[in-house]
Amino acid sequence: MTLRFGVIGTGAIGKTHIDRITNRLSGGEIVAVTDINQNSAKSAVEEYGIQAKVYPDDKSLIADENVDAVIIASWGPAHAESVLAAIEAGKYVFCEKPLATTAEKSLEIVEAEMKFGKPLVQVGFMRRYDQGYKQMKNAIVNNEIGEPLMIHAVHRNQSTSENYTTDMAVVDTLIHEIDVLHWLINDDYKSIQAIFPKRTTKALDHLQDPQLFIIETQRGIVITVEVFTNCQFGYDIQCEVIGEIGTIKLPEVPTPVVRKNAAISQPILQDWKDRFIVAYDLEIQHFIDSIRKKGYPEGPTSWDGYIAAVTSDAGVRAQKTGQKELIELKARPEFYKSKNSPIQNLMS
Ligand SMILES: NC(=O)C1=CN([C@@H]2O[C@H](COP(=O)(O)OP(=O)(O)OC[C@H]3O[C@@H](n4cnc5c(N)ncnc54)[C@H](O)[C@@H]3O)[C@@H](O)[C@H]2O)C=CC1
Ligand SMILES: O=C1[C@@H](O)[C@H](O)[C@@H](O)[C@H](O)[C@H]1O
Repeated sequence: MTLRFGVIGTGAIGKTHIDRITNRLSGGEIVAVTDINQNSAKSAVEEYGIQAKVYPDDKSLIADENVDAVIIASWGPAHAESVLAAIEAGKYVFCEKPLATTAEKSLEIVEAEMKFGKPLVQVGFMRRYDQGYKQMKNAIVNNEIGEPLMIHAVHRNQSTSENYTTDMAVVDTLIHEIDVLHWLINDDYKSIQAIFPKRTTKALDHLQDPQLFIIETQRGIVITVEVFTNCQFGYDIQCEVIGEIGTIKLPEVPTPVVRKNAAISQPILQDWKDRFIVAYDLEIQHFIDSIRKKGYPEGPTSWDGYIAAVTSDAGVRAQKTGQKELIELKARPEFYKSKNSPIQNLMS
């Protein structure tokens, strides 16, 4: 069976998902779209030449009996209500990060999904599908660098729009490291602290940029993450794990080495669309394939969305207090302890 998708939010990433499902992946088809900006939804249909119905809102799209699964790619604060409506209608959900902008709302989603009785939701934490992070995880699992002691990570964007606010450095940007780093070292977080260094003059006045986060895990691993969203020069994602007997670093994306004008240079990618293109393709293909083969999505779960939201709530508190804020998770329900956990699947 072909999985019939409705897309909620046809902005930047919504369009890339329409493109990949229509032109590159197998087993999926876009049959419906909506956006609060109706012109955006209509132009997506035209741009990709798809036979998709344009709906006025998320609820009417979810109610369409031809829609098997929804992709939620609207603004973060709108995600939770669309996810809850889709679960209530028994539709599969691929929700872009964040699952919800607060821990409370993510928990509501977790509870709704458990009440429904089977997993329906996958969260768009695509870094778990990136070849570099997977190689790092394999090396750590195989004890190649010994017990991890520290991680240094960097998340740089070239620039942000005027809508990007200081808290989004956590809720929108750091959230990728929040998800991928605990997955990488198989540990839970204990605390988070935010440090505001000297501000760049290249960001708008309302924004604190850059920011530095120090996260401690339950096993005592200390993680530093630099979030610098107006770094000017490109999209730059770095990660190095320091172990007892060695270190392992996220590989750079291969780009051509140019020799010219008495210099050797290598381009740096400019945005997330190119940097993680393969990972986005793999995560959505995995969503489609697991639903078609097993009847539920196997990728990052609502519980992973909850872990990220608890941590990002603490991160936003830490931005305000300047103190170390505790990260306290509820016990993982049996429902999310399946042997088919995302970690197992991505390791195979
Ligand atoms: N996994 C990743 O690396 C990335 C994830 N994202 C996430 O995807 C989401 C969308 O981001 P972008 O596409 O960059 O933003 P965008 O601003 O380009 O697009 C968002 C679209 O959603 C629409 N929208 C907002 N509220 C809506 C609602 N209630 N119902 C229907 N449509 C609504 C807007 O009109 C806009 O067209 C965000 O949650 C963001 O964090 C974005 C970029 C990369
Ligand atoms: O998810 C993304 C954006 O929403 C976010 O704003 C950027 O900071 C991230 O690098 C990108 O991957």
